[in-house]
Amino acid sequence: MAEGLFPRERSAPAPGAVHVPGWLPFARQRELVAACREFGRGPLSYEATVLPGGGVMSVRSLCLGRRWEPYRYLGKEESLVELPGWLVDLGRDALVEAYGEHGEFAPDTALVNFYGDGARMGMHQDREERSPAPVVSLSLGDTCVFRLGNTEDRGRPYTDVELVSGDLFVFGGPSRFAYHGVPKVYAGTAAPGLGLRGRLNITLRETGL
Ligand SMILES: O=C(O)CCC(=O)C(=O)O
Ligand SMILES: [Fe+2]
Repeated sequence: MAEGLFPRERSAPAPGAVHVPGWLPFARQRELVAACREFGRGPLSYEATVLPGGGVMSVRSLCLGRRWEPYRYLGKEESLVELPGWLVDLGRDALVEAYGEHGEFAPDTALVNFYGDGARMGMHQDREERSPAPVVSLSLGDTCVFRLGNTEDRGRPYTDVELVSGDLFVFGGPSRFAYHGVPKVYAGTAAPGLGLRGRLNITLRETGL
């Protein structure tokens, strides 16, 4: 298929996983980029997470609402910034788009990841949450390869999906605890008018804690 000639189709790469290309209009993407920039001006900042083994993640992240550190959520009282209501609403709209209903989705945390030059994310499960609610993922900026794996281990079978700015990806149901990661970001692919160099990803989650 000639890339870019045909519209990218909505797909369900695994049971419970839905990819909606171009879900966010460009103006909304710009607003989200601006909001993510504001989130990082304090009291939060985008920081590389240090893993218990001493490794440092190449992605820089911040948490709105409940804060996550490897591998647990901190208490409610340690949240530095409230998860904005408009982001909760956007998460619900995302689930209505993906599944036809939001099922009373009540996210209490958003992890915002910034992928600068060379950043990527290894295969992992999002498993510190105690709620079975789906994870809603929004992508902004550079295109990446998102790898959706199986629930057993980091290896095959997996499906690679290109996530472009404005794409929605939801993983719930049987895919909720699937391993996933971002092996590649295509530097410099963000639209010039977006106001972002690099890639931002927002995941909304319900911790159930
Ligand atoms: O950047 C992405 O698309 C995925 C991020 C992710 O898996 C996470 O934050 O747990
Ligand atoms: Fe994840």
